[in-house]
Amino acid sequence: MPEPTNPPVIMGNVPGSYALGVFRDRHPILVRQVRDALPYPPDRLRALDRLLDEVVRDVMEPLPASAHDHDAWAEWGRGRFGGRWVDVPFLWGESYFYRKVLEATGYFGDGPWRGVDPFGPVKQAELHGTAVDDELAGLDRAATLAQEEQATGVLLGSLWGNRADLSHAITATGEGERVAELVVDDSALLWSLLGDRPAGKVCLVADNAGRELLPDLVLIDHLLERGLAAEVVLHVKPQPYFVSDATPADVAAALRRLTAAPGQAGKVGGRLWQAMGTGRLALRAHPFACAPLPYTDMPDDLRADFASASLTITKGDLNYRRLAGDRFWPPATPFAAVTAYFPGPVVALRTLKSDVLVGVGERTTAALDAAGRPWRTTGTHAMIQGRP
Ligand SMILES: O=P(O)(O)OC[C@@]1(O)O[C@H](CO)[C@@H](O)[C@@H]1O
Repeated sequence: MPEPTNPPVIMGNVPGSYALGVFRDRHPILVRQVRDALPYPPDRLRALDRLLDEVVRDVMEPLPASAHDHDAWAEWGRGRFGGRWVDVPFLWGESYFYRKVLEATGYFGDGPWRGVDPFGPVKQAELHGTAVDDELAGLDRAATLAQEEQATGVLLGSLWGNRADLSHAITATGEGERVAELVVDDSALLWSLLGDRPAGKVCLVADNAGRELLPDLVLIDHLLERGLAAEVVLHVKPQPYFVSDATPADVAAALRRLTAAPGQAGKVGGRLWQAMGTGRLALRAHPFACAPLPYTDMPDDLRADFASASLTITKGDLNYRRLAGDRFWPPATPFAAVTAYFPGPVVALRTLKSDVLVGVGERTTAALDAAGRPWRTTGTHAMIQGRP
């Protein structure tokens, strides 16, 4: 398949765009929420106030020279510091924003706030909420279904779990109703990639913790139990990112939540706990997971990991942006062409929360546009999109 010509990168400064709204509206709210979420001391509060001032004045400052990753960001951000936040690529600016939040809260510092997740309170509230009780109880009902329906159920559970994204929720106007008909449905391809060959390694590149990670774990259990995967590598973020992105601590918390639950949920939790102990389920938190770069730039060790998998499943909107490239692709551009660089079969499970879209025919986009309600950035629509 010929390589498509790269269209423009999505920048933060396009008037009226989704990206501009994230910089102008979401980021200041988020800094205020972080400031109020934990009892920070004066020096951390001052640092958070400086960050708020920086994003409101819209002048991007570099990391302090003492930051452990100062040099990497200085290189990635060459020519950008001192300029406006909105004038950088959307993906780059958002990544840097989350890095600056961690700097302000002292996450990497030498003081007592080292390693304290600034988004911990919202993640914990969600994980221990009653909505999760209901969703876990649903697993008992699902266990009575026929095998094929169970498979569809675990896949759709993981897919729609992506709506549980606490960064999107900050500026979303209510949880729009989900549209059951998928914009793209390559689920048959996904099952055939898993079932038509001896079980191998599956990489699942996770997105959000809590209400998304729990159904991801249920999917992983399904793959291991049904012999569709011999082993699973669960990729998470090495540090807090995009509010609710899953870290190793969040995986541990989700497994504890599962094992403490009654019925099927508890059984799933017990099996996965054991799988972690034997290495059939491995955790990986590669630094590249929080880099402001698309997957085309992935380092060799990560490439080798994906290359040795019989399937990589990526979760969520941000992973989709990094997989396809955060660009204004004409929606009909084939998914297989833009992901040809990826070192193995890949399937993306995503609810649509940003402008990146490929592999969707003109008729479909025209019909969705004609329906007269926003669909590309609201999280109401979803897709399962892959290539062998
Ligand atoms: O990766 P996720 O959790 O599905 O979505 C991340 C997200 O909330 O962040 C970006 C905007 O800030 C969008 O890509 C998307 O809405």
